Amino acid sequence: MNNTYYIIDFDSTFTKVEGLDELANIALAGSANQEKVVAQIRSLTEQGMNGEITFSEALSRRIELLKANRSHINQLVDFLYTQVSESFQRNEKFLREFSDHILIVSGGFKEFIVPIVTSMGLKEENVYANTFVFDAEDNIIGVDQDNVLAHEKGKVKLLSSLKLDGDVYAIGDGYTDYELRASGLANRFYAFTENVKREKVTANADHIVPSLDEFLYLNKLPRSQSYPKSRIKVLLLENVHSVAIEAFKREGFDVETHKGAMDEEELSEKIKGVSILGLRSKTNLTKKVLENADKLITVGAFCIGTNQIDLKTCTEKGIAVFNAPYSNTRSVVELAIGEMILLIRNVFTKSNQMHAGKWDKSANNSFEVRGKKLGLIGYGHIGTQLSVIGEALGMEVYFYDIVDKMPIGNAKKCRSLEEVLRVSDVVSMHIDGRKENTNVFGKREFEMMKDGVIFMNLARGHVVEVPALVEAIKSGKVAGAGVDVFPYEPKTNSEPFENELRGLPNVILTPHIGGSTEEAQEGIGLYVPERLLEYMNNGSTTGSVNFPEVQLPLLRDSHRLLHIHQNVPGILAKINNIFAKHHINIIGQYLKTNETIGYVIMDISKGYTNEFIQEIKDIDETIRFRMLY
Ligand SMILES: NC(=O)c1ccc[n+]([C@@H]2O[C@H](COP(=O)([O-])OP(=O)(O)OC[C@H]3O[C@@H](n4cnc5c(N)ncnc54)[C@H](O)[C@@H]3O)[C@@H](O)[C@H]2O)c1
Ligand SMILES: O=C(O)[C@H](O)COP(=O)(O)O
Repeated sequence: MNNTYYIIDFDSTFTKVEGLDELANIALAGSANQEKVVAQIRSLTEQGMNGEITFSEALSRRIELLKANRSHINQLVDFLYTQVSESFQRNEKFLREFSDHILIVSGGFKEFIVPIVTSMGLKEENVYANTFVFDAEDNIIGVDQDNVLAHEKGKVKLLSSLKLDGDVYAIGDGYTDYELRASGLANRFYAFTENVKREKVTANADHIVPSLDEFLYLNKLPRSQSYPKSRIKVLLLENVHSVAIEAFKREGFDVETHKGAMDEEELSEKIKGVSILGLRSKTNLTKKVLENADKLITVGAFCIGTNQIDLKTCTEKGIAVFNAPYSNTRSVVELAIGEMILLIRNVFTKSNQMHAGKWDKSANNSFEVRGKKLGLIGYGHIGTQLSVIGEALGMEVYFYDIVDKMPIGNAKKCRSLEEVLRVSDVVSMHIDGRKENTNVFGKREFEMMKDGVIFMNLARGHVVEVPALVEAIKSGKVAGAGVDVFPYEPKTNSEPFENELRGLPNVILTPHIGGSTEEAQEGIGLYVPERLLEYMNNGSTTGSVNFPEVQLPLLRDSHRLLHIHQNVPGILAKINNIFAKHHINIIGQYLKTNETIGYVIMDISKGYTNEFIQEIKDIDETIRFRMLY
């Protein structure tokens, strides 16, 4: 144990919130002026924290406004248990191990600080904070004025009286924490910004620490993260759901979000230094972008399709890619069903006429879907779901897939595309967007279809030749079309939409919203970060679209080495020879390969040298090496 003392602030550092603000919230709950008073209290807290008014003034004015009693404090304590800062929760082991040298020094109150910090292993005698004064009815009526912490420069006076023998490092979010450094009593001041960031405080800090992990890393102290996540950059594009952003923030990553997609040039710059990238269908992750991806470890497609990602280059560079293979399936299917019914009934045309003031009540060219033949091109997740619901509506389902697929229900498997096209009243595209599928649907395919067919493309824009579709609509071959995807789609909502399909009758155009429902986006926002975090934290590649899949056991009391290498013979032997040479005992070893790469994972006990690690990294065929503990 070193002879350093760690002085830690409580409000907005140990916990995410300010105790007194929350106490006011509890005490004033339901009262008419709750919002106003809580806002006044918050403002006083801020002014005190920023050093704009004296600490003692901020404190006494807040107590006056509070109107709280002992039972409110009990409620506050229950609440604060749930509000311990994430990085403190993660590092309880450090708190317990160093409890003799950790002092909580706070302008807050022992009544709510002690239960929280002692529950995480700290010592009650090491808590220096104010205490309330109560009246006979247990109402808070003031602050113990004999306590130096109730007064101006209280923390400085307190620390000076402690006469600590050793180095002193102060960690906190407020100006009064910085004053410990300014007074010369603390050797270093670490501005803690996990919960709040105050310009006046960070400007004076020796270090800005976005989490306790960062502090522990800088000082080589025991910690839960081998490398602080606050140093790992996450870039999330295309407005991914807030639950995804939260998932990364909760883990302590440095998260940047961007509403729209980025073009190649912009992303080539932005990608530098990014370790985790999240995108949707409009961001092309090209070879050129990947050449600049100096730190990229993993990519999450917050959608189904991954054709926008150069998977080959990702694999060669050891970047694991994940997607959300079924979170928006149902949403696409519901849109397809809805459009199919509207188109076959000619509702869209009729509605447009009505908007133009024309009343045309007739049954001409309006049909039921019941008894009609639904032709599905591509019988994957979406195709099969549509097959089930189509049948439930009384349709006969025919499908064609390049892979042999089991028909669901009474659906009929066709041996060729032509077979489906010749019989179907409604043709719906559900193939994926791989390069080879570019323009698979053109003039020839439309000619094979029945006259007056309904055609839908909710898959990818480039799989259908748009001019051929336009011609088929104009000639009457296609009586109605639903198109959600286009060869070129605007990158943001402010870019205009240009396409030859605009203005054609009985054509429903939608801005690639097949998967854009609240349910789907939330589902994707939960699913994809789980995969990415599992890979980052544990090495598991379950659900990866380009990596060999391995589901690894949780890491317990061992260090995990992740070695990604070119898939050529003899690599495992090379690795094992290095282990033998250094007498390293392997606790667990897992190897999976695909045609490009091998992924070997080794769990070892903690005693090893840097030379051993270097030799593993130096194996010629190594693409990427990571270590987790
Ligand atoms: N409009 C939207 O918002 C939206 C939402 C989700 C998915 N999509 C698109 O829909 C596609 C399909 O989604 P899914 O979840 O069903 O994918 P999936 O991978 O489960 O199914 C695709 C199926 O198409 C088959 N296929 C590929 N090329 C073919 C071809 N040329 N001819 C016949 N069959 C072919 C595959 O073998 C596979 O069975 C996605 O790849 C994506 O591009 C669009
Ligand atoms: O591949 C998909 O899931 C869809 O095309 C949806 O893409 P989006 O997330 O860009 O809407």
